[in-house]
Amino acid sequence: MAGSGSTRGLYWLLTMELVLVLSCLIVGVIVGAVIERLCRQMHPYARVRNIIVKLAVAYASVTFIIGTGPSSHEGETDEVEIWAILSKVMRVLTFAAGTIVGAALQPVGLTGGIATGKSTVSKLLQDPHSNAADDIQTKTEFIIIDLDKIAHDILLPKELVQNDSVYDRLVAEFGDDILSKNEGENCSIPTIDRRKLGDLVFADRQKRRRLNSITHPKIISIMLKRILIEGLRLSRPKSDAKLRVVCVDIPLLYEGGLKMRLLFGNVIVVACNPKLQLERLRLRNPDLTLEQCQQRIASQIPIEDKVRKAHVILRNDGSLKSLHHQVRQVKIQLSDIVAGSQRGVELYWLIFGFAGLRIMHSITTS
Ligand SMILES: CC(C)(COP(=O)(O)OP(=O)(O)OC[C@H]1O[C@@H](n2cnc3c(N)ncnc32)[C@H](O)[C@@H]1O)[C@@H](O)C(=O)NCCC(=O)NCCS
Ligand SMILES: Nc1ncnc2c1ncn2[C@@H]1O[C@H](COP(=O)(O)OP(=O)(O)OP(=O)(O)O)[C@@H](O)[C@H]1O
Repeated sequence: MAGSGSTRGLYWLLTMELVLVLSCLIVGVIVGAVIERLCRQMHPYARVRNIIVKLAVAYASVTFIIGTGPSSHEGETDEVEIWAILSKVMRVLTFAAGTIVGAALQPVGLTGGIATGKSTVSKLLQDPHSNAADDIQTKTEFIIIDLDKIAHDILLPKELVQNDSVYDRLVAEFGDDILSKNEGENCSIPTIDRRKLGDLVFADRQKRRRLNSITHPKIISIMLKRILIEGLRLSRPKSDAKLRVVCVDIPLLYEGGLKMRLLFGNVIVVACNPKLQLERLRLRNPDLTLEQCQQRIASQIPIEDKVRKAHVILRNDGSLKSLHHQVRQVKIQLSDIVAGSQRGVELYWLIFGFAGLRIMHSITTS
């Protein structure tokens, strides 16, 4: 009986420890994201202020983490003391890892109306030749995550994209009418014809809602994974760039509600006047009728409402040259924002530093 009591006690202790460690991870993600966001919103190059804020947060977090949970007391066995130290180290490590993840979750949103010029801006952002001859800017790499591309990929059958596919659910929802007559290029199953699906959903709000409810959760989870991979620089061999700005080309950012607005600390809206928008859409998609073009524009929040909520506005009413010039200015602005925060001392290194000192201190004084 005594044995089962002590085993139960051990399980209880381990469960509590696991809960504490997980809580540290979650709180770390939130703290990392909030502090990074705060530092980015300070004036560019506010390095000293960034360092002070990060020092204060790191010190307060370490003091709090070290002060909670099991601790050793005078006269306790060596095992209990080691357990208490290990437990503190684990909590500090998961908290610091959380802050790294939170700090990496800082994408810039690129949005606008249909055919206002988001893809054109994406290309200019990525193109190093469109950089001004400015020291910091030329050392900044702009990574674009294109949600239209992700939306197209998930329509493919699961034979091609495995778990990411929503093919079966869409065929079950909308029937075989959305399939192409020809079989897919790389697979023997007929693919979803985006033209047919588009005609169906842009003409009917309920059907569009059903399409969104199937596709959007998948698109968002792929987007979050990609933001983390790019933010943590896990994606490709290191480039020469010192700074990295991860931009998400996300047409429906404001339609996505509060959670999307919380995720994107900086939002660029590409806008043009509605007449030009319709003209460009008709020119780019000559296969669509005037009515279909109008339906597609009407399916989104009006562009001027998006402009009112934007942090940065790109007015694409003029020539491509004028757009190019504006994008250059935006690149400098974004590089400055990221430089002001990323060049400050990193929060997680401070956490490791403080934690090491505090743990050493508690070992030497016990
Ligand atoms: C309806 C589909 C099949 C039409 O494909 P098509 O190749 O004709 O258009 P494409 O995907 O290139 O989209 C063009 C533009 O339409 C607009 N748009 C696309 N889907 C939607 C939607 N559900 N609601 C409002 N606007 C939309 C966006 O501005 C987009 O940039 C496709 O857009 C789709 O699967 N949409 C649902 C997923 C989605 O919301 N995608 C937008 C990015 S999150
Ligand atoms: N300043 C400009 N002058 C002339 N044509 C332009 C200009 N900007 C964009 N275009 C053209 O307008 C069309 C729409 O642009 P683009 O594809 O970049 O829009 P988008 O916002 O990405 O569209 P979607 O919402 O459908 O993804 C394209 O054919 C593009 O070449």
